[in-house]
Amino acid sequence: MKEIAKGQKVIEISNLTKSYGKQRGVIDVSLSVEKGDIFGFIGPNGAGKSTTIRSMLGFLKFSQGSIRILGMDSVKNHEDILKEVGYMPSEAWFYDSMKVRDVIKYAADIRGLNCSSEADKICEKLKLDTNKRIKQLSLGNRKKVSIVCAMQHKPSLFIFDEPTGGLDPLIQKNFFELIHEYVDNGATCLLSTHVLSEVDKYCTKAAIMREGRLTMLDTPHIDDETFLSFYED
Ligand SMILES: Nc1ncnc2c1ncn2[C@@H]1O[C@H](COP(=O)(O)OP(=O)(O)OP(=O)(O)O)[C@@H](O)[C@H]1O
Repeated sequence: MKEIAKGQKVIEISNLTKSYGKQRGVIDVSLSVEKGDIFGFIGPNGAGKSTTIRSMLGFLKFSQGSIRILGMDSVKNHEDILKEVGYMPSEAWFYDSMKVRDVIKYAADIRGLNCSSEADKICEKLKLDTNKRIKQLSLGNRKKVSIVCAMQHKPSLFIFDEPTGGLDPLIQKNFFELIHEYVDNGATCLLSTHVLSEVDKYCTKAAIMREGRLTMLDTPHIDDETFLSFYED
């Protein structure tokens, strides 16, 4: 795990603007996330959350601004950043005919790591049957495979894009227990979600995106009415 002192910035986005041709992506977004934060990232469909996340990881070219992740430049140090990050996209794609345990091992092999004992621990906690083939899995169980792939190498920074859709309530609880365990051991977590209770219960800070622009919330502990008002036009 990359050494970063508590309270130091793990994510620093300055004036990020990204367009898709004439289509708005995000506009002048600035954001900082400190070590130890569980940061809730909320906002309506199409607001720009995934665009921000993909820009952070160097998967998208952006027109203006700069991003530093764990002190590294998101464009120049794209590959070094990926080594330190556990990213779970909102939709993951796996070879249907592969067994779950082979997918998980393959994800560790790509990193040149043996993560088998950590992977076993996570699979047990999430109740994931690793003998099944991907094509035999329900939506929720596929999500679990993505979670294991994002967690097993014990990254310094977790970035989860809507991780809990399809997970049953017990598995959701177990997922957040795992996050807390990693954060207690020095990790940081950015969580894009549409679920208010997750933000209220688990996040230490939160920001909302609307129409490509980001605003920090004073507190992640908000009531239903306030939360829903963020989604109204
Ligand atoms: N590949 C693309 N080409 C063109 N426009 C895109 C592309 N990807 C995203 N956009 C546009 O960028 C804007 C932000 O989309 P983004 O996917 O970042 O939103 P989001 O907040 O993650 O939404 P959701 O909650 O639905 O996942 C939207 O207007 C979307 O239509």
